[in-house]
Amino acid sequence: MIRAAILGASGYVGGELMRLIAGHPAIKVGVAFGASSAGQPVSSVHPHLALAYASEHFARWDPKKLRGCDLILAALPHGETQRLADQLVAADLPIVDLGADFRLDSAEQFERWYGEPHARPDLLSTFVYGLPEFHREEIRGAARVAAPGCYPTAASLALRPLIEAGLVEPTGIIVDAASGVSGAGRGAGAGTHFCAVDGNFRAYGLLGHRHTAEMEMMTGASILFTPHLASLSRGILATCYAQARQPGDPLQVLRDAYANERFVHVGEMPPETKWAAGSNAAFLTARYDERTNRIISLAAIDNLGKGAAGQMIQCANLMLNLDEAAGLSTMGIYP
Ligand SMILES: NC(=O)C1=CN([C@@H]2O[C@H](COP(=O)(O)OP(=O)(O)OC[C@H]3O[C@@H](n4cnc5c(N)ncnc54)[C@H](OP(=O)(O)O)[C@@H]3O)[C@@H](O)[C@H]2O)C=CC1
Ligand SMILES: CC(=O)N[C@@H](CCC(=O)OP(=O)(O)O)C(=O)O
Repeated sequence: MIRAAILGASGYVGGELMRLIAGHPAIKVGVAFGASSAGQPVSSVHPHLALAYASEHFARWDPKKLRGCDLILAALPHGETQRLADQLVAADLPIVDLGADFRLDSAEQFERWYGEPHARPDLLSTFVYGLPEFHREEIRGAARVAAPGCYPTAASLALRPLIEAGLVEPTGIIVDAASGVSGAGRGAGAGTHFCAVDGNFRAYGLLGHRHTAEMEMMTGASILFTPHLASLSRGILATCYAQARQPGDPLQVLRDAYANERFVHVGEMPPETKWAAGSNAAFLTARYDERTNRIISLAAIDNLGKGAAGQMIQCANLMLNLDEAAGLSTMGIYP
């Protein structure tokens, strides 16, 4: 078995990683690092994992504990992977990082969108962007992968084939996307407290959400992105609008683009977040509106699945030459 070291194991993504790994045929948890949770039983933070991890505890960070591990899965707050970079590089293990530290292709872009200088610009080019549907071959041979954020995964899957096919204008594309509250992590704040979310729906991050940069990097288009917070635990629904450039059926373009993809389903029905809940699946549809000459393209994913832990496992499977779908489900939990 491949032994994975999980950094940020006590977070929401870390918990989902541990859940997926418990059902993975070739990977097991070698060490599960926490920060404030170090020393606590896994089951005290993730009670739903109590049967799978009956006696495991979160470990305090110590690079020596990486010895005997074969893979690093990092789900840390932004900036933390940069901070640990020397120790992680010294460990010389394949790594999938879900933080934003190594996703963008330049230190300038990172500073512009994250408001701080990049601590390790020298390492940026050593990471491959981990969206397997577009970068499968680079990921297969990679030692370091930076997995995308949840909103960019949904928007890129919905838009990129349409842009590549020349069907839509690559300027002024609008992405409206709503996320479940787990997208904000485990630590509830004033904006993610039950009272702020229950029976509520709101936009945030107007004009400046950092995921705009990743979407633009992935599509080559200019994008106006507005995220919304929905009263859901899990799920992202991205609704994307673009000016049509030439005649063509966007649904057929998506169908052709993803015909061989095991985690992307393109269908007639407008996708729903619940279809993807708990899985690594993405559900897409698209239409051309003759009246406005616009194309609408939608994607639904689980932000913790294809938007985070599922995607990390999919990337790790590719890096380790395992079956790409090992340990991953294509089916949501419904109703
Ligand atoms: N939630 C989501 O849907 C998605 C999240 N991401 C990204 O994944 C990462 C993790 O997200 P998520 O699980 O939601 O976050 P959480 O806030 O739920 O978890 C954060 C984790 O990081 C640990 N941690 C906090 N501070 C430090 C530190 N200074 N050094 C080391 N470890 C630390 C926490 O440990 P402890 O609790 O023990 O203190 C916890 O295990 C973030 O970068 C996030 O932006 C990306 C895509 C989707
Ligand atoms: C609902 C919610 O708050 N979502 C987060 C995005 C999810 C995420 O953590 O993505 P990154 O890894 O790129 O930060 C946000 O808007 O900041």
